[in-house]
Amino acid sequence: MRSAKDFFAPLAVGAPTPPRDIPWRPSRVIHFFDPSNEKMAAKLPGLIPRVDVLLGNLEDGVRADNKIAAREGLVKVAEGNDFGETQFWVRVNSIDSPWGLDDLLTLVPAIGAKLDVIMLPKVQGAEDIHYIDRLLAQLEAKAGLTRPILVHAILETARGVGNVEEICAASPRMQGLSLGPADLAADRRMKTTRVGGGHPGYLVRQDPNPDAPDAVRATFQQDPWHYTLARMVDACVAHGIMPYYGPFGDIADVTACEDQFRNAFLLGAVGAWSLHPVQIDIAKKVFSPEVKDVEWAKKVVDAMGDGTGAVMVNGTMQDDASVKQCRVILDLARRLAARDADLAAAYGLAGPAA
Ligand SMILES: CC(C)(COP(=O)(O)OP(=O)(O)OC[C@H]1O[C@@H](n2cnc3c(N)ncnc32)[C@H](O)[C@@H]1OP(=O)(O)O)[C@@H](O)C(=O)NCCC(=O)NCCSC(=O)C[C@](C)(O)C(=O)O
Ligand SMILES: [Mg+2]
Repeated sequence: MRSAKDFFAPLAVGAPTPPRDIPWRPSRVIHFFDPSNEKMAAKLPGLIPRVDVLLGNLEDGVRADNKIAAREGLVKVAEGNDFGETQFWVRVNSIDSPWGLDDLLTLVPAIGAKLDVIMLPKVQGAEDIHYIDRLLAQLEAKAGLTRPILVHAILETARGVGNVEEICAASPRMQGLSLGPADLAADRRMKTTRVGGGHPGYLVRQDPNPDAPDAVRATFQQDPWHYTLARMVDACVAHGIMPYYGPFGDIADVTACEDQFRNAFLLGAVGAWSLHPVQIDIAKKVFSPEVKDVEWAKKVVDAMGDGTGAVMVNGTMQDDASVKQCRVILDLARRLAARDADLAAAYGLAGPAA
C-alpha cells in the first residue's frame, strides 16, 4: 500500500502532479461514437456543442477488423476539432485485450493534451487502476504533458462490483464510474439479454384479494440495476468522484430510456451515456434539475435563513438536513445555468458571463 504522504506524488519523473480534486464539469451526457465510422465522424461538428462529453469508443461495438482504423480515426477527430467547453474522452480496449496497450501508447503521445478522461472497461480491482496509473504517468512524462489525464472505470464484472471501493480509492486520477449492464449481466449469469433497463419478468405482484381470489393481480416491474447503481453512488461519493448510469440499448424506446436515466439521477448519478443522437436530449433533460424542484429548493433555502432550526414550508417540516438536500439541487442548477443561458432563464439564475 502506498503511503498517504506520496499518494499525490507523480508516478514517473517529469509526469504532471496528480489532481487533488476532480474538477466539476457538466457531464449529463457522454455521447459515444465509433471513430472508424465515417458517417458518425461527419456528424461530430454538429454534435460537439450539443453534448457535455464526446467519447470516441474503441472497445466493444467496434469490429475487431476496425480497431486500428478506430484508433487512427480518433487521432484525426482530436486533431481536426475544437471541443470548446465539451469534454473529450476515449474508451480504450481492456488492458487484457490485444489492443489496450497500443491504444494507450498511441493516444497519449499523439493527443494526450486534448484527452480529458480515459474510460477503462472491465475493471476488476485496484490492480488494474494501479497498472494504468503508472503507465499513464510514464507516457505523460515522455510526451511532456502538463495536465494529468483522468481515469474512469466501467463496473461490468462481479469482481469489479465486489471491489468497487478499492477501485474508486486506487488513484487520485479516478474521475468516476459507469455501470456496464450488458457485460455485468453476462458475468453474473443474469438471464436478461437487454443492454440496461428493466425486464418484464423482474417484478413483484400484488397480494391476492381474499374477496376476489380470481381477480387479476397487478404486477410492478422492478429495476434490476438498483442495487449496483446504489453501491456505485456510495463508493463514488465516499471517494470524491462521479457516478454515471451507462448505456440504454433499446434506442427506439425513448420513454423507458428516460425512466432509467431518471432513476439513476434520483439515486445520485450525474449523467448517462448516449449511444445514438436521439438519446442526447433525453440525458440532458433528465440530469438537469426540473424547474419546479429548483423553485422549491430556492424557497426552502430562503425560508431556512442560516440553515439551522426547523420551519414549516407549504405544510412540510424543513430543517438543517432538508435544506442540504435543497442545496444539492440548487448547486447543480447554478453550475449548469452558469454554462447554459436557456437553463439560466428557466431557473431564474445567473447565466454564462457575457
Ligand atoms: C446503435 C447504432 C448501431 C444504430 O445506428 P444506425 O445507423 O442503424 O441508426 P440510425 O437511426 O439509422 O442512424 C441515423 C443517423 O445517425 C448516425 N448515428 C447513429 N448513431 C450515432 C452516434 N452514436 N453518433 C453519431 N452519429 C450517429 C447514423 O450514422 C445515421 O447517419 P446518416 O443519417 O448519415 O445515415 C449506432 O447508433 C451505434 O453504433 N451507436 C454506438 C454503439 C456503441 O457505442 N456501443 C458500445 C457502447 S454500449 C456498451 O459497450 C455496453 C457496455 C457498457 O460495455 C456494457 O454494458 O457491457
Ligand atoms: Mg461492456
